[in-house]
Amino acid sequence: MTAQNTTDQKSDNHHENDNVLTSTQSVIADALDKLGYSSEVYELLKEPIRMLTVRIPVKMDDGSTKIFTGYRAQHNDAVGPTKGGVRFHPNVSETEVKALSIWMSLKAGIVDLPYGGGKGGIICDPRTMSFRELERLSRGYVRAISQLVGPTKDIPAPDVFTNSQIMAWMMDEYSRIREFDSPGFITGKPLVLGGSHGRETATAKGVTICIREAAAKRGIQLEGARVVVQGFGNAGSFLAKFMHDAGANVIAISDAYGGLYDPEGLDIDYLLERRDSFGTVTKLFKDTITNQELLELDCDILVPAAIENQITENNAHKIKATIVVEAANGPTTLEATRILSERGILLVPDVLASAGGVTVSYFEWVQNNQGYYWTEEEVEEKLEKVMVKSFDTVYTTAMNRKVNMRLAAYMVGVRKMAEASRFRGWI
Ligand SMILES: NC(=O)C1=CN([C@@H]2O[C@H](COP(=O)(O)OP(=O)(O)OC[C@H]3O[C@@H](n4cnc5c(N)ncnc54)[C@H](O)[C@@H]3O)[C@@H](O)[C@H]2O)C=CC1
Ligand SMILES: O=C(O)CCC(=O)C(=O)O
Repeated sequence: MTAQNTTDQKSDNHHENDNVLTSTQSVIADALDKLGYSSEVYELLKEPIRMLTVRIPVKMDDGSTKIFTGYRAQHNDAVGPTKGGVRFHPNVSETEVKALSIWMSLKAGIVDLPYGGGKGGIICDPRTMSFRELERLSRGYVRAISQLVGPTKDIPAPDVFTNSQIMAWMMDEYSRIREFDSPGFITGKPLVLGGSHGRETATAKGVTICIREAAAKRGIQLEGARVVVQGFGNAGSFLAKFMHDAGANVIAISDAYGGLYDPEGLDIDYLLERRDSFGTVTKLFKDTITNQELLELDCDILVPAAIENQITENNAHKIKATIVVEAANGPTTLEATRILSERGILLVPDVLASAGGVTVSYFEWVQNNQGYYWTEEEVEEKLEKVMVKSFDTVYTTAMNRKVNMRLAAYMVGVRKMAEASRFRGWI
């Protein structure tokens, strides 16, 4: 790739990331307006209250030292400590992390957790790094942000290209710095280190519940429904499995390198066995389709479960699904949301559909705080109740206020932090 191409690609990414922040800000403004809040509330909530940029030196296996850039955004802590995942990805940017932290606040509001939103990220490509380099990077990040985070301040968790092993290293580093064992510093840990049953599958479980509820509203039977899933990592792969187990026909899945399509249905168990820890599986096959082709396939239910800005004004007219359920954060732009809505496609937004992950992260933190652990059945039962109630609240708001589900979800999600900020006398 030429230097010019690299620059173009970077500026495209920045442009898209600007979009995720500005479009989120515009929906927040609409939601606050509909709820009758003043412009001061918007001024407070449009950006994170705290944003930390860190430079992390890491000794690489070849003896060189590489300096990585990382971020931690804390959107609003009026309700309680901030909470949200850490992303390791080449396209991470300050703007993206800010938008992701705002979405975390909205999720916490929708599922009614005692948190505000936070999010972190490091610009890196973990797929090209060794196990030991990743450990050094994870520990370096915690050292760099340790003053700002902690079990009662800001609680990280997994996101794109981070997992329970990375959470374990981060927790260990934090325990060393603070000189006490603090499992509640981070969630998404391995079970033996205070993780919760059901956290690994929680995001997909939450999405599954939203699909079930949305399908019922549209009179779609899950048995035999044609499902397309973009992304085969934590969110996408378990979702494909749960849909398959529910009798749906998962006709296509994808990862960063392409998609697999079979109108008769894919062998999801086989694909689950073969995917790597970064959710890559399509490299094993010759006959693949592109991610763009996958999104436009004829299907009943489409689940973007990878990254931002996948359904845009360029392809929204070509989406053939009846229901789109966003497992990923920010996969549909604002203009595309409008187009899908006008076309009568039911879109269940990210801040509702993907909130199962942070819900079980909250359960993990509660279990760490009380030192008493729940069974998988207990966790699933609690998650089911939270997701069904949240879906119903957002859907009813959308119907009563005659708005699309994204705006309805923002109206539900923003209220708690606005009220908490008001009671504290901040606005
Ligand atoms: N892990 C969690 O608990 C939660 C994740 N999410 C969101 O779900 C989405 C996926 O996250 P995870 O499954 O955790 O990540 P992951 O790292 O486990 O998997 C990411 C998947 O996306 C694919 N991917 C990456 N870049 C892509 C591209 N340019 N085009 C197509 N596919 C691409 C990867 O190949 C992989 O299959 C993200 O938007 C994340 O923020 C949301 C809530 C919670
Ligand atoms: O589990 C958590 O605390 C955060 C999950 C997350 O980052 C997300 O919902 O985007």
